[in-house]
Formats: sequence, C-alpha cells, structure tokens
Amino acid sequence: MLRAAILGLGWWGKTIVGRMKDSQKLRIVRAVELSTGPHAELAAENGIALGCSYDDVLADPEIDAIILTTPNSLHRAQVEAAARAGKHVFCEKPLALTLEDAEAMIAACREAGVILGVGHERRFELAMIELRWMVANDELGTIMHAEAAFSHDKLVNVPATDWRRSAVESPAAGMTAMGIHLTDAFVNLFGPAESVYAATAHRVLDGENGDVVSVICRHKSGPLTYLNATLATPLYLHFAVFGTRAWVEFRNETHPDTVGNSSLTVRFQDGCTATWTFDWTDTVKANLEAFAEAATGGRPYPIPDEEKLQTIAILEAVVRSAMTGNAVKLDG
Ligand SMILES: NC(=O)C1=CN([C@@H]2O[C@H](COP(=O)(O)OP(=O)(O)OC[C@H]3O[C@@H](n4cnc5c(N)ncnc54)[C@H](OP(=O)(O)O)[C@@H]3O)[C@@H](O)[C@H]2O)C=CC1
Ligand SMILES: O=C1CO[C@H](CO)[C@@H](O)[C@@H]1O
Repeated sequence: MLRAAILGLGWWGKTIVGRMKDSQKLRIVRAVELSTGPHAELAAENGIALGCSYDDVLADPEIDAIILTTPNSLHRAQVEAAARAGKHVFCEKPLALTLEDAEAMIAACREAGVILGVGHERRFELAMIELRWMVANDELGTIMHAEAAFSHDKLVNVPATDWRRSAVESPAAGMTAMGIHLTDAFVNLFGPAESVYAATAHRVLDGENGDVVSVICRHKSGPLTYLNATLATPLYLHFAVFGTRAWVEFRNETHPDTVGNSSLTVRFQDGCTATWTFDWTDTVKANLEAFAEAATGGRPYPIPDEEKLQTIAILEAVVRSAMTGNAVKLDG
C-alpha cells in the first residue's frame, strides 16, 4: 500500500480523495491546506490528517508519495521538491506549461529514482485501450487522419479572476484543461508531432484567453490529427480514427462527477459495421493505482516520460502558433 499526501483540495483534489477511498493500492493519509482550507469534514470522512505544511509532509518518513492537484504554474517547483525529498509524485495535467519545465521535472524524478505519474486518465478508458490495440496491430490499415473534440462547460460559471481562466495558467483557450487530454491520446496513438498549427477564438467567456481552440498536427509517423476543445459547451468527448481498411469512432458520456458508458463503432472497407459498448470504469482510480504499482515496484508506469514530454512540446507549440498565426515546427 502506497501512503500518499495530497496538496490542493479544490475540485479535482476532492474528486481524487473520493475516488481513492476504497483503494487497496494507494491510501491518502495527509493533506496540505494551502489557501482555501479548512476541509475538516472531507478529511474526517476519509481518515486524512490536516494542518500540516508541504515541508512537513516532505519530511515525514511515513509518506511515500505526493499527489499534486494545484494550479498549473506551481507544478514544477512542487514536483522538484517532492523528488528532492525522495517521494514518488503524481502531478495533475498539464505536467508543466513549458517543455523546459517538463524536462527539468522528469530529470529531477529520474535522478531521485522516484516515479512521476501524470493525470492523463483518458488513456485508461477501456475503449481507448481497444482503439490503441487496433492502431498498433494495423487493424485499420494506413491511418490517414484522426479527429477529436472535447468540451466541458464547468468553467463557464467560475469568475473570470479564477486561476483556471487566466491566460498564463491556462493558455490557448483552455488547451491545458481540455485539449491536452486529446493531445495525450494522439501522442499515445501516433507518437511525436513534427509540426503544429493552432487557432483560438473568443466566443462567450470574458477574459483575454479565448474559449475555443482548434489544432492540426502532422505526426512523424504519418497521420494528420485535428482537435477542437472548448470551455463553453455541455460535456462531450468524441474521437475518430480513419484508416484505409476501416474507420473507428469513439464516443464517451463520462463526466468526472457522473457515470456514463462509452462505445466504439468500426466501419470496415466492405461496409460491415460493428459497435461495442463499454461499461464505465474509474479511469482516475486506474491511473493512480498504476502509479502506486509502479512506485511499489510492481510494474512500469504506463505513461512513458518521452510521451509526457511530447504532449508538453505540442502544448507549447499550440500556444506559440495561436499567438503568431504561424505553424510551428518541432525538433528532436
Ligand atoms: N485529470 C483531470 O481530468 C483533471 C485535472 N485537473 C487539474 O487539477 C489541478 C487543480 O485543478 P482544480 O481542482 O480544478 O482547481 P481548484 O482551484 O478547484 O483547486 C486548486 C487547489 O489548489 C490549492 N492552491 C494552492 N495554491 C493555490 C493558489 N495560488 N491559487 C489557488 N489554489 C491554490 C487550493 O487547495 P486548498 O483548498 O487545499 O488550499 C485549491 O483549492 C489543475 O492542474 C487541473 O488542470 C482538474 C480537473 C480535472
Ligand atoms: O481540467 C479539466 C476540466 O474538466 C474536464 C472534464 O470535465 C477534465 O477532463 C479536465 O482535465
């Protein structure tokens, strides 16, 4: 059992506490209240000790790991501090806001010999795992292109002054909140991108950041990918991959606060169509338990460092492209 402390009991921190309540692999035993505590009721219900600083938990030999559900710009310093203290660290997405920061964080964890988990839970959807298998095993033929769209209007009602609406914390119209999940999926399916073009628009939300983003990537392995993400329409997640032998569409009704099914529809060259539905699985818990297994020496963490870096390289290129209006080439 991995014993963890959590930093940041906001929306997502509370979600994680709830999801990990009955886990046999990771137990949250301490929480650091930074700014908006106290969280006495939640802590009492879940057997979590409050009232300590980050330095306290880093010095606590009873703590094996840190979970970070804090504003994005704090992630680098907090991950580096955890690594220096010899703690495994699970950091929510985006891992970092720049490639330089992500590289430094990964280097710090490697040097300290600790596992770095990241909140890309969408990889743990059963339908996504199936889709990944189809692509990797050439079931779809040559992949021509893929498209995806993701939205959640949770942020519509938060004040424009909330950190999640700031262009620094959440650049390129919420790429860091929504689009990055799709980028992670494309990196997982098709590997690194060699060039990126992005545009943002400003439709309904106040503030300097825009509320809808579109991104086209050319992947080194060949396919073009296209994503749309917004902060202002009701929740949806749609994903489609088009190959010369078949195309596949993935739909998902899952919301972090509710439960929904997902489905994969495949249409083959000969016109046959097949649809599979998948029951809801707790992908947040699956990701944290995979992290716990890696930290306790069970098996490797399934999101490789190289892919964590590629996702942040694309994020950085999206921000640059949206600002300049030019395509951005990625090297290395
Ligand atoms: N994987 C996923 O699907 C999701 C991931 N996330 C990620 O989780 C992280 C947290 O997001 P979310 O929970 O929505 O954010 P919230 O604003 O709801 O919570 C952030 C918490 O961080 C703490 N905090 C520390 N310093 C600051 C500061 N300077 N300003 C504000 N809060 C601070 C506070 O904790 P306290 O109350 O304990 O003081 C606060 O409640 C982000 O990185 C986000 O991208 C978010 C949603 C879904
Ligand atoms: O930050 C976020 C906002 O909500 C989305 C889902 O509803 C999350 O997936 C995302 O990580």
